[in-house]
Amino acid sequence: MASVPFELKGKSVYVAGHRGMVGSALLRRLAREDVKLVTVDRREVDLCNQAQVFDWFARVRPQVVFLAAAKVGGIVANNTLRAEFIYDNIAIAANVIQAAHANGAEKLMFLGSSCIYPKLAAQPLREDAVLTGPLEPTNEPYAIAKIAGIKMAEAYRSQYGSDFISVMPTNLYGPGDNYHPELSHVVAALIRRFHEAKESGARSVVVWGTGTPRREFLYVDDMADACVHLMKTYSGSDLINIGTGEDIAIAEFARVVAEIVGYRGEISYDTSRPDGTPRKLLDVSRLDKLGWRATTSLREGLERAYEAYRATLLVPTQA
Ligand SMILES: NC(=O)C1=CN([C@@H]2O[C@H](COP(=O)(O)OP(=O)(O)OC[C@H]3O[C@@H](n4cnc5c(N)ncnc54)[C@H](OP(=O)(O)O)[C@@H]3O)[C@@H](O)[C@H]2O)C=CC1
Ligand SMILES: C[C@H]1O[C@H](OP(=O)(O)OP(=O)(O)OC[C@H]2O[C@@H](n3cnc4c(=O)[nH]c(N)nc43)[C@H](O)[C@@H]2O)[C@@H](O)[C@@H](O)C1=O
Repeated sequence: MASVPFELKGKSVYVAGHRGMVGSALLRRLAREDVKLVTVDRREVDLCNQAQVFDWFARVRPQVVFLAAAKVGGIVANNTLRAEFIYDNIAIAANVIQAAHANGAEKLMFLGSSCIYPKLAAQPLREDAVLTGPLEPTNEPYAIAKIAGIKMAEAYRSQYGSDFISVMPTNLYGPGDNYHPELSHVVAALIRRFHEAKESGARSVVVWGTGTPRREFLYVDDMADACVHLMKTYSGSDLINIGTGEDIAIAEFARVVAEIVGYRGEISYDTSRPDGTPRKLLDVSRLDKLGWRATTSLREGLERAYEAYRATLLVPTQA
């Protein structure tokens, strides 16, 4: 089992999910490290396909793995594509973790989610709250798959001495987000909806649920920086939460997004849409003790995210 500090320098580093929001932020962050970056296109290796994953790992044998590939989406995606969320996420975690072990990877980081904590766990959410109560029903399949990944990393550490660690990110946002009107997370959904309302002159915008749930939001480049920091400085079976330690009610958040986008109309609430977990604020004291803190304020991050969204509108769509 490797120890800390863990040296990344000169190593081959595989980012699984490199085209996604977190994966692409990891590539930006790792470009500042002296490493050999390794990625593979999903058309060549489908991470749900055990044979393809095992074959690719046996050929490439990456020394370090950031497991940032997953089936990901907002509350409605999680609640409706329930079979895909559990199957894909269990398969990806099982295939990549076993292949990394079988091919001698020195270190692996598994990305879980704050959704793994019980729906009504005490706030802020401490890492030891995992498996202490029932999960939020809208994302139970995703959370169960993520808990399976965490338990695999833990089991490989205890049985084989593998240096596999698990981190639990809060709700993330930033460049590379998914702006699908139904399937996205709240940040991307509201940026798009307020922008379209501003452009069309619409007088009212609908926000889902009651507006009372509280969420914590972390800018994705801060997330990537935290992952690299923890890869170098942390080794252990305990989970590590990654967040800002601050949260905001969805109604207030919607007003901040509207202001940044420049939408001045009304905001209404569709209470037929799910609220999900009432509150999901992470206890970040372990992360803090390990020497990392978020540096991008919510307003600054949202401004950058809005800029990134507008840039996507300039890219011609393929016929
Ligand atoms: N976004 C968030 O708010 C949060 C995310 N997380 C976790 O962070 C990680 C990254 O999420 P995020 O970047 O937001 O998600 P994205 O959807 O932006 O990216 C996911 C990536 O995984 C890849 N992928 C999915 N399925 C497969 C597959 N079968 N084979 C190969 N590649 C696959 C996708 O490939 P392609 O682009 O080719 O489809 C994509 O590159 C995930 O583990 C997620 O659970 C945790 C908490 C919050
Ligand atoms: C990160 C985490 O994210 C997911 O959980 P979630 O925190 O519930 O994510 P969300 O971003 O979709 O919603 C946050 C809140 O915002 C409200 N809300 C308002 N208006 C819109 C809206 O327009 N879209 C969405 N999606 N939500 C809206 C919505 O009702 C909810 O109260 C997991 O499934 C899982 O994927 C996961 O890991």
